[in-house]
Amino acid sequence: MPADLTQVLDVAAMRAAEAALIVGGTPAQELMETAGRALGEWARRLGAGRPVTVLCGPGNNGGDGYVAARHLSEHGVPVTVIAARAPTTPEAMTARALYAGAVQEPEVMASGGVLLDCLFGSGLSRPLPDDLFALLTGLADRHALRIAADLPSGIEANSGAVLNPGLPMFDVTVALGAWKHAHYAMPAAPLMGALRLVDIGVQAVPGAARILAKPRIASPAADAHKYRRGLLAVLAGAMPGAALLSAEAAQRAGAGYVKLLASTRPEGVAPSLVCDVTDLAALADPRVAAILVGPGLGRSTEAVGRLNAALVADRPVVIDADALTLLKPESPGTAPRVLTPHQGEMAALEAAFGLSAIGPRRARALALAVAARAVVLLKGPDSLIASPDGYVTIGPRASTWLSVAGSGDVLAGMIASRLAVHGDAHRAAQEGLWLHGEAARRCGPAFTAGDLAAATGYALSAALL
Ligand SMILES: NC(=O)C1=CN([C@@H]2O[C@H](COP(=O)(O)OP(=O)(O)OC[C@H]3O[C@@H](n4cnc5c(N)ncnc54)[C@H](O)[C@@H]3O)[C@@H](O)[C@H]2O)[C@@H](O)CC1
Ligand SMILES: Nc1ncnc2c1ncn2[C@@H]1O[C@H](COP(=O)(O)OP(=O)(O)O)[C@@H](O)[C@H]1O
Ligand SMILES: [K+]
Repeated sequence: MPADLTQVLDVAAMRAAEAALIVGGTPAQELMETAGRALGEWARRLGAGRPVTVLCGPGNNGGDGYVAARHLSEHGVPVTVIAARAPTTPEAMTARALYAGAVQEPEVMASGGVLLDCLFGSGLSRPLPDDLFALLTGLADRHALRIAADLPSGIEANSGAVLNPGLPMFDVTVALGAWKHAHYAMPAAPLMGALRLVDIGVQAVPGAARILAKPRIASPAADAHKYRRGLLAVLAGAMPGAALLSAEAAQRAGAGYVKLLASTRPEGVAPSLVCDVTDLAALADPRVAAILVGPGLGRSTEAVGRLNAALVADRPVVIDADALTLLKPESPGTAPRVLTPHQGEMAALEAAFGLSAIGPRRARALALAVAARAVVLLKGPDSLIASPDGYVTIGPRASTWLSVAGSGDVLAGMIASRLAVHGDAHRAAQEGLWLHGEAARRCGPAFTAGDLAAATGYALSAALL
């Protein structure tokens, strides 16, 4: 069976997957051999002839380092191996014994081209002791290129916690076998540099989280008309600018018809955007395929009424921004829902739904998804999507320029547009998150939310079948 390179595993699942490979006939030593050789090859290629210092710890991460060192030596690359601690696992001991070159004591301060950090990987359970922290940071300062084996040492694999403040930044992190949550979670993710993944044959783990893949979006069918492509109702509220931004993005994300619902026509409505001043009465139109409520809604009693009207209409709905602070367990409606909270809105929702707010973000998002019977897109630098049936999708690192006012309104518009096209909440959240990241990439630095909305069509074109 081909390996699964899209899953994101926690340490227990990784160990179980490795155990399954061993039971299936691949000895642990062979797994280490595959991982270590690939690691050595990355160091050789990225080093481009420069010498490599391999810093080895006591566990299997250190074992990978000895294998990498052997591979490098065999290819004529000058290698210095430093054993920070003696190997303790059988495989690491064997790997060290097979390395024919000298192994230096930890006080040796090598310097030069490439540092390969094989001190600790997924087995790190507590902060680095002072001597190892000083060794790692000292070596990092003395090397031009830093590569982490599996994870930078000092990172907790499941949570992405940085266990030692002041860890060095890495240029490349070579994940071994499968992605771990720390590769994508804050605060660890920005320390990793570019991410690469080595295949050691790890098979798909049922129920594992997955990295967001590029969606495959179809052009309108030959017999398409605007209603068949999806009518999206965007509810305007106290501050209509936000809803206008959402509507602009929605118009470019695939829906055939985007209507702004308001009691009076706000200023600044583009000629291409229909503004229905019958307002909430327009929700009775059976052709409304999806609803977006929240951007610029306000938090007044009237806002609660508008949210409830949107929910009573019982169409697939995106609930964003202010509406998230008004949603309650007893709120009406049974249609598919997408909630798009940032950290603050998440806390408000957890309080409203009586949830504990403890644990990693993916667990918190899953708990809310189940309690609110909704797909939850938890936003931030490490956005992720959880659905009530237990699926988690991890967003890849996105442009930090997305941290601009109105960016969330654009995302909500993109998701709502996709929801109007096909009605599948999890898929719409995935497509919207991908389009948001791709539009940002195309916008480059220092864009406005308006630029982002305007780039939606270009992002969509990249995902067309
Ligand atoms: N198990 C397998 O089949 C494979 C494992 N691989 C490698 O194995 C790594 C995981 O190996 P391990 O589970 O041995 O874990 P690590 O090599 O990350 O280190 C764990 C060891 O360090 C000790 N330790 C943990 N925190 C410490 C601290 N703060 N200070 C001092 N000692 C500390 C532990 O007691 C244990 O002895 C992966 O990251 C990957 O690099 C790869 O070779 C692929 C195959
Ligand atoms: N540092 C960052 N890196 C990547 N994406 C970010 C970062 N900060 C925020 N974002 C993204 O930008 C959007 C901000 O949305 P939100 O917080 O609702 O802002 P607003 O209310 O101003 O629209 C979210 O999609 C979030 O994931
Ligand atoms: K490491």
